[in-house]
Amino acid sequence: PLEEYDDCWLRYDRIDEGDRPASHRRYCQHAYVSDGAPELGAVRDELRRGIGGLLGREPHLWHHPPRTVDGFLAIGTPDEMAVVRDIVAVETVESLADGGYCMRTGRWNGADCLVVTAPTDRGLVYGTFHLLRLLATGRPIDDLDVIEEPATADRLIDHWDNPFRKSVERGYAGQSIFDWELLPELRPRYEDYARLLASVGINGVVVNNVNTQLPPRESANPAHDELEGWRLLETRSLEKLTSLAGLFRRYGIRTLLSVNFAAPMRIGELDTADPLDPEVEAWWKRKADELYERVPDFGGFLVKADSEGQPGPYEYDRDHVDGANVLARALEPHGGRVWWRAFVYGSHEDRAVQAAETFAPLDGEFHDNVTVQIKNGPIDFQPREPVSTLFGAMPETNVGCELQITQEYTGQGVHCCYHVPMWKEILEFDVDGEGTAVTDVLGDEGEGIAGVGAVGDDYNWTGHYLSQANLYGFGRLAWNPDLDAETITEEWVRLTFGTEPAVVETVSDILMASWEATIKYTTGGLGLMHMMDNGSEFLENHYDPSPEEWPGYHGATADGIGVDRTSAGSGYAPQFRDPVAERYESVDTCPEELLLFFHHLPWEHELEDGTTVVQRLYDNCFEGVETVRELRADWASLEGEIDHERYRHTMERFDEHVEHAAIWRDTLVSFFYEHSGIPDERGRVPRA
Ligand SMILES: CO[C@H]1[C@H](O)[C@@H](O)[C@H](O)O[C@@H]1C(=O)O
Repeated sequence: PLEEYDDCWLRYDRIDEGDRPASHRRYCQHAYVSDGAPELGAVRDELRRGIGGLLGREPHLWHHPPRTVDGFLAIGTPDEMAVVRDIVAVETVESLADGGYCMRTGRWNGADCLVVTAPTDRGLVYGTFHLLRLLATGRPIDDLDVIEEPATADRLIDHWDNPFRKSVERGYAGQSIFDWELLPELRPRYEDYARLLASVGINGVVVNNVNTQLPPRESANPAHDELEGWRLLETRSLEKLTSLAGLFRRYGIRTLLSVNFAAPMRIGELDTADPLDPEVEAWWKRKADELYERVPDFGGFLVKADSEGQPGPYEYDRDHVDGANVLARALEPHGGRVWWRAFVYGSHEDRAVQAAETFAPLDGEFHDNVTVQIKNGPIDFQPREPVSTLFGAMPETNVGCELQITQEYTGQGVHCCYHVPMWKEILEFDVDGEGTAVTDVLGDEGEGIAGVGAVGDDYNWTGHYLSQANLYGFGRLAWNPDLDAETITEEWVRLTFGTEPAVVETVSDILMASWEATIKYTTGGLGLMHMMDNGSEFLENHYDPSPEEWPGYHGATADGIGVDRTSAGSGYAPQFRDPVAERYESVDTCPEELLLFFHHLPWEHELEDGTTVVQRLYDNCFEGVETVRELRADWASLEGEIDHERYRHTMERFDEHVEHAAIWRDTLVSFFYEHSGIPDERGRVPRA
């Protein structure tokens, strides 16, 4: 049976004639679109779907500029279309970065013409989605003069999907959308997924989990199915990959693979994967040649090596440079890139300091087609973390920022938690105190932002309808980190729930308040983190509270709480450059929201406003749950304003959210009380 699923923000619901600018019909009922490249087929299809839906009549598609109409769209590159060259200067277009595009209105042969042009076909896809976004949000298009370029070269989605197993590590929305048994046969859902990604400027997708084999710890547990991601490099899997890559190509998206560092042994039957062994080098070269023969625009490899049990160069006393560079040399002739993850820990008492201690000394030694992929923070996608010191420590290396779209630590698709404000805080962080933002560090060729994906084959793709906003927001921010969170939020709400002002305002406010609330009831705020359950089922953990499990992360003792990460402690603060390091080093200048990440303080240490540390932790936990109650009430006020299915589904999630947030609050405040022995000034703790 045909699979059914939600349209997310590409709904193109009809807008009544009276509710939209006249310019929409004047410009968009006729469209002259160049053809040839696969991307242009996608452009035509999207115009039919979008304009057909919004205006109630598909555009008349022309192969020549129409001469008997009042207005028309012209979509193509300057070299293909005279009308484009007449309205936009060729140099303007050719100076744009890959993916960039220009939209401009003008007159042509007595008619109104809206040109969408770009130096590459990929840009035409993005320009078309931008135009449809304007139509769908009811914006006028008569005086358009837009030039858009992506701020980062690579904007990737990393799937933690396990091929053949169909499970998704840290996925909370059903099984993987990718059916590797069925491939090369394509499911319609793949195309709609590619449309969603392209509509927010995503230009790369890693289709499989970085855990390409089960870590030894889990493989010992018979309950765990072996992970088979490593098999995707096998020749028999390449036909499947070729088919998927062909589909994504239509939307300007390059396909990448997570690879197993021991592939030369697992697939190649070599008896070593030593990166300095010439046979291993030759094997990777042959494998790359074979891949590019089938997928000429293959993006490259993502590698998790010597991390959480995945194989790597350490086994041969080699370092990350040796490991990454052998793959890089194999991909280089084909224009491929290695995304080498810096998520390596386990040999330092304080996990936070390890990444910089391991990778900073290797700065400048990686080949140009290697990008060191760095998680935003030093721990692991916690609701709030300081930014990783690595962003300021590898000036001679291409770096990428890894963010988590899926809500592993922020409520796993049951809680409403909008990550965009978190990502803004990370991307705007000043790494050297001289105004160099994280985004500035990511600006060159071969650099970019990767988001750990959140989609699954649930009807709504993301488990929680409001979690769709995280995928949308990730793409928009990766494209333009200067966009403010409010603009992205309102855009998404208008596209997803319509332009009714009360709906736009209420849903936007709910999203924008959710992250701070999550920080408060899952951590108490003040920079504490990582107090989640790790004990239960491998893929279900990290949902419930379990602070006792992590003394090294919160440092709770009878006299106080927090971890000394100053130069007197584990030394994370001095990994930053001054004046950033100095700011974190001192209790007086360390930002309150990260105080207990850098300092171990007495429970009765007085904060700036005179409140003690323990009282602030109690207050935050209670405030967090109170906020969630208000968000639920706000959602309830939308009954009848939003279609019943999404209203009901989200309401049920809010019921669960309030309940579970209270469990977090009660567990944490009891934990703080047990350690401090100090009751809440408002009589709420100890709990009756
Ligand atoms: C893919 O493994 C994940 C693991 O599920 C997760 O708990 C943690 O976030 O980090 C790992 C990583 O980022 O590699």
